[in-house]
Amino acid sequence: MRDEPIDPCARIVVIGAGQAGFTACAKLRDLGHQGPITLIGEEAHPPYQRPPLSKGYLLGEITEDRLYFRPPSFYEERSIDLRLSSMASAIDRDRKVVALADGATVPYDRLILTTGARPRTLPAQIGGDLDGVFCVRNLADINAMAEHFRQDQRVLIVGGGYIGLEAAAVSAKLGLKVTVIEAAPRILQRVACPETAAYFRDLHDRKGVTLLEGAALETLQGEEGHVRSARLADGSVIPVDFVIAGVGVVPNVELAQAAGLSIDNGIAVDENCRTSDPQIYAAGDCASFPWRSGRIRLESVGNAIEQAEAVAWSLTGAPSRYDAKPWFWSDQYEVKLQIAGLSAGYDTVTTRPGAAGGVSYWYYRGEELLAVDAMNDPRVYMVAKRLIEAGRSPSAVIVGDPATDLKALLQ
Ligand SMILES: NC(=O)c1ccc[n+]([C@@H]2O[C@H](COP(=O)([O-])OP(=O)(O)OC[C@H]3O[C@@H](n4cnc5c(N)ncnc54)[C@H](O)[C@@H]3O)[C@@H](O)[C@H]2O)c1
Repeated sequence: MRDEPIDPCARIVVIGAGQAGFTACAKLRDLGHQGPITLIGEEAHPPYQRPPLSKGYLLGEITEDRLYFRPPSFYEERSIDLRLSSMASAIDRDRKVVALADGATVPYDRLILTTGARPRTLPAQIGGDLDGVFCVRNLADINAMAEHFRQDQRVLIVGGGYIGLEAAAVSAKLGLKVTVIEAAPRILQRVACPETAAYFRDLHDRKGVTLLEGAALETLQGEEGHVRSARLADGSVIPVDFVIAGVGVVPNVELAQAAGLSIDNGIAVDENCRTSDPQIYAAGDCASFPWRSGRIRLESVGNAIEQAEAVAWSLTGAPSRYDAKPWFWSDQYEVKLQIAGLSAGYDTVTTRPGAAGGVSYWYYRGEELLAVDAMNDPRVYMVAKRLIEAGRSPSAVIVGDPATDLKALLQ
């Protein structure tokens, strides 16, 4: 299915200046769109990469300006009207106008929603609003917690997903005393198999992190408004200097919802990334799209880039069907985890030992290869990604045999 190309002079407004918003604007110009493009972002910084925030930036290895996708001059050169510190407060679909919180309005011919997601917070009733309780999402979050990253400070990390584990790795590397609590029976339960969880449990254990699974946080207790300890459901009390919550994210759908667009675990879009209003598109963490027989919302850089590019192609009239090819990564200590595909619905996992200490776990549903987690094994990741994208499923026996030349399976 193809969209009709829009008038090359049409006014395009993009709400949300994260990875997806930036990519959509840059790609539209690359594809020759000549009309005005306005990018509205609530933060004061030009659009920047988030993955290094909880790694290189927190470690002090990269400065803020190195996080920017492009320097501020890029937007001027490309005639992208970048409105920073600017909040969209409403969408008037009849008049095709976006209202900003400062009272200004921005008219559009096509609107792109790249509003992203926000961290779930710990409830105030259990002390989530105490000073010294942080989350990991934007530059301000990291800047606020940076002063606590000193040798021997005691950090409690709530949540054993990738955010929590990456924060634990940086904290341990900087010499903090780290405890991770995960409410579910094991870490990474939502996103990975027990084998991958065991791999990272061992890794963190060797680095001196205390990892408590099946550990429910009852309350955070403070003194003079600053968090001092955490009480768990089993009655144990952990003294802390600060807390990082990595307990998932929620999509920012409120603007779309108030404008009457369809919402279904995110802003619902079709295979061309159009919302229920054909003049409005959505991409990235905020958007749920058709996937197999249902619908899915992906929280990843890869999805943000590829979906935003699909929107730009759609708007300029090129083939535009968004065909998601999920991929993810996580860096913890000296381990690079690369993930191809989506493991949801798997029933078996096959282990493939790799060279130089690498290993990969292959997820199958019946005979169908769904996903692969590759630790320090980039070659296996590349082959697995191509196999999955091509819809090919070599047998578990073949991939589990370290003597199998995986590349030959691509022919
Ligand atoms: N490298 C990557 O690909 C990468 C890195 C970071 C984040 N992300 C993505 O960003 C999003 C947010 O990451 P995340 O790790 O916050 O989310 P997540 O949902 O993947 O993990 C949150 C974890 O917190 C646990 N949890 C929830 N409430 C808790 C509580 N009260 N006490 C203890 N544990 C609790 C959950 O059981 C879950 O394991 C995810 O989609 C994640 O996959 C990806």
